[in-house]
Amino acid sequence: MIDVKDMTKKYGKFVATDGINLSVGAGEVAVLLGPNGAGKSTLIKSICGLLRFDGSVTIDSQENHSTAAKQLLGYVPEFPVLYPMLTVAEHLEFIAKAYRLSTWEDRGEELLRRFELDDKKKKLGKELSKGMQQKLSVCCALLPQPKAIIMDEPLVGLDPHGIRELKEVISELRDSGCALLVSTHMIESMKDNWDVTYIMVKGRIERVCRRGELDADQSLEDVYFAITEGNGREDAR
Ligand SMILES: Nc1ncnc2c1ncn2[C@@H]1O[C@H](COP(=O)(O)OP(=O)(O)OP(=O)(O)O)[C@@H](O)[C@H]1O
Repeated sequence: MIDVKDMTKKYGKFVATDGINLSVGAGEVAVLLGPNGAGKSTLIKSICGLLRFDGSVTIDSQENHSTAAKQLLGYVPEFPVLYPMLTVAEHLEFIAKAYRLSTWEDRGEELLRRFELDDKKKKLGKELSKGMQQKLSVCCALLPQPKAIIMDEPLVGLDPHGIRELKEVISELRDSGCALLVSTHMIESMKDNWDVTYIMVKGRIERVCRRGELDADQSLEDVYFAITEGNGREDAR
């Protein structure tokens, strides 16, 4: 569903992503890990069509800059981008109009309820707390029922209810056949919810790890630290 081939993104002479290959299938959760500055957000913004790059990205075989691809893709950015003078309810209405959704009200209501924003419908974007902004950003991304969703650090700033709800939503989306790519530093919080993990270091994918490849007593954290710091109990592969 999400296919990245040989993606290189340079900022001037600095190579931020270097020949990245990555794919996320329908009904799969891919986790993207890596230290600060590894290139995760650059990769994500490139996939979402926000940056120019060398290589190719397709969403369900559609070139990522095409309208068809954009209709299929939901994006939760690292920092919520809201309209300060639109209310919570108006944000959903705006998304519904942009995506030409015909029936969305019940779904919108349900999303707001799940993320405890149903009593904040009249609050303006600029009046929301950081966590509320993050929750609304998630609701906006999910409203069009995208086939592929990319989330950049979606758990940051969420309260425990929001974290639990988002983890459940991720699991439900996977069960419904959605492809999800989730970047996070909170490895523990994704431990029940991943199929494949890409570990990025200095612009390259240093390790692709499928859940079934881990030993019974081995955690994703072990693999992460082995790759990023050369310790933990991961055999050199
Ligand atoms: N607009 C930009 N211009 C120049 N360099 C940039 C720009 N954006 C990012 N970089 C550089 O590219 C590298 C990758 O940054 P990126 O934000 O993709 O990392 P990240 O893995 O998402 O980091 P973090 O975990 O801290 O969010 C860093 O060295 C960063 O300084």
